Amino acid sequence: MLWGMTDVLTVNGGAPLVGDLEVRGAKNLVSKAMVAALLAEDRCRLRNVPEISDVKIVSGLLELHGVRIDSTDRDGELLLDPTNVEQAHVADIDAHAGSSRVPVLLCGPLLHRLGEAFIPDLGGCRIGERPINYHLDVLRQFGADVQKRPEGLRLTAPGGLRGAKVHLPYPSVGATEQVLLTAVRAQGVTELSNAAVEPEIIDLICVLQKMGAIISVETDRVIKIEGVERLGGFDHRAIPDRIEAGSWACAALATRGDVYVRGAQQQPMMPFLNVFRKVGGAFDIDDEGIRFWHPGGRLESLALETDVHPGFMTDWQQPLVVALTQTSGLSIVHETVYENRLGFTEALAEMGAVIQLYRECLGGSPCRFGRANFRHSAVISGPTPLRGAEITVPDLRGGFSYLIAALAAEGQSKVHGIDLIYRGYERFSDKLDALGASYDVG
Ligand SMILES: CC(=O)N[C@H]1[C@@H](OP(=O)(O)OP(=O)(O)OC[C@H]2O[C@@H](n3ccc(=O)[nH]c3=O)[C@H](O)[C@@H]2O)O[C@H](CO)[C@@H](O)[C@@H]1O
Ligand SMILES: C=C(OP(=O)(O)O)C(=O)O
Repeated sequence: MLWGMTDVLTVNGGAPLVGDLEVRGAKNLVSKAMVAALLAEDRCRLRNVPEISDVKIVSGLLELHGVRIDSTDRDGELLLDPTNVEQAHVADIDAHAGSSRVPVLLCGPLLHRLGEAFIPDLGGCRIGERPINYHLDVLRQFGADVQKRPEGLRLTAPGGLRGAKVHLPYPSVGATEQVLLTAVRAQGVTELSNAAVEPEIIDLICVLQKMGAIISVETDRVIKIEGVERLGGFDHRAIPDRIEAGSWACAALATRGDVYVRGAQQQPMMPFLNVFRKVGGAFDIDDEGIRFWHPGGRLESLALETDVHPGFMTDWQQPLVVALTQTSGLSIVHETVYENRLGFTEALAEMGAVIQLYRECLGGSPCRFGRANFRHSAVISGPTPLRGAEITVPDLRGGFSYLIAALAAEGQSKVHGIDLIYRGYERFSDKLDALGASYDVG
């Protein structure tokens, strides 16, 4: 494994990726399930936990609050003991927040357990403004008091937290999780409307139910939570990472390869599989995973827009765009979740891709960004051969997309900043080895 050893890969592209790999637990569930442990009064066991840097960041934050964490090699097991949760020093919280957005989700659990919480500077991918206004609004509705301090935001709940009728202006994943993690121990009933219902959220609800929570997911994005007085521990196997699985599928397609992704599951990937099939990719699903391959011949362009679940998720968009450079004709991608998630295409253009960005909502329905001057639609003209280049990783998924482009390109590429990719792709260099990729460190 390369993590921490170097930040540059020299990739010799132009050969198909062929072989098997395994994806483990989803980054977007594992970090939240770890936060849920803060609510528990007994020990918790999370399995299928991947070795990614986001897990290290959240572990560091939880340890600051007195949660004892051990890991074993058995099934990626993480043992969390929250029986002695304590107040942490604000400066230390800031130092541990790192590149993740998860710290904002500690608010509800810490308010319940300690009566006080701080929100440090948040990290996460720079793919848009990413405000936390929904989070603060819902916390206030539960009874939290939010004060601006020189060191950040301080939250208290002088009268305790009470269930509320909450409506989200947009089905935000993080704000939905904020409501869940706060409402489960709040006094009374919470009714959340316009909730996000991503598979990782449903898996978090499963974790909370194991702990003793009472949560019902109703039709039309409504979630009802009856607060309880005490939550116990949990033993849970994390849902597999459908974003990582989709990323390797795109790598197989763009390199004309054949990759078996052990752990990939059909149900959470249905929107991806439909698109993969429409562009001409082949896949075969069995009980253990999904095989993705380029069946030969030409790939078809398509019009697509990203959306909240059950739509085509935004995190698949960047790897897919690289594969779309190899389809015949004009593809349109309308990014409706983040206003600035197409900037990574500039480097692809340097590698020979023909991609034009537009401010208009192209190829789909008008979205929140239509009148706001963001270049959030792309037209990709293909197929275009890609050539090696020197490129720098802009964000997590953009970084993996650059790796795909470098592997698909003729010649050599130097990819800088690969450490960012370890936020969400476990042991990716080992996986590249297993697929026969040619690259050097440095
Ligand atoms: C760690 C994690 O799980 N990250 C995922 C999570 O991010 P995250 O939870 O941050 O994403 P959200 O669903 O909250 O964000 C969606 C949109 O809502 C906006 N918004 C959000 C909160 C808020 O208070 N105000 C506001 O305006 C955001 O700027 C964005 O435009 O869901 C995204 C959408 O599926 C994924 O791309 C990320 O991989
Ligand atoms: C945007 C992402 O994650 P985060 O919310 O952690 O920045 C991602 O996983 O692509």
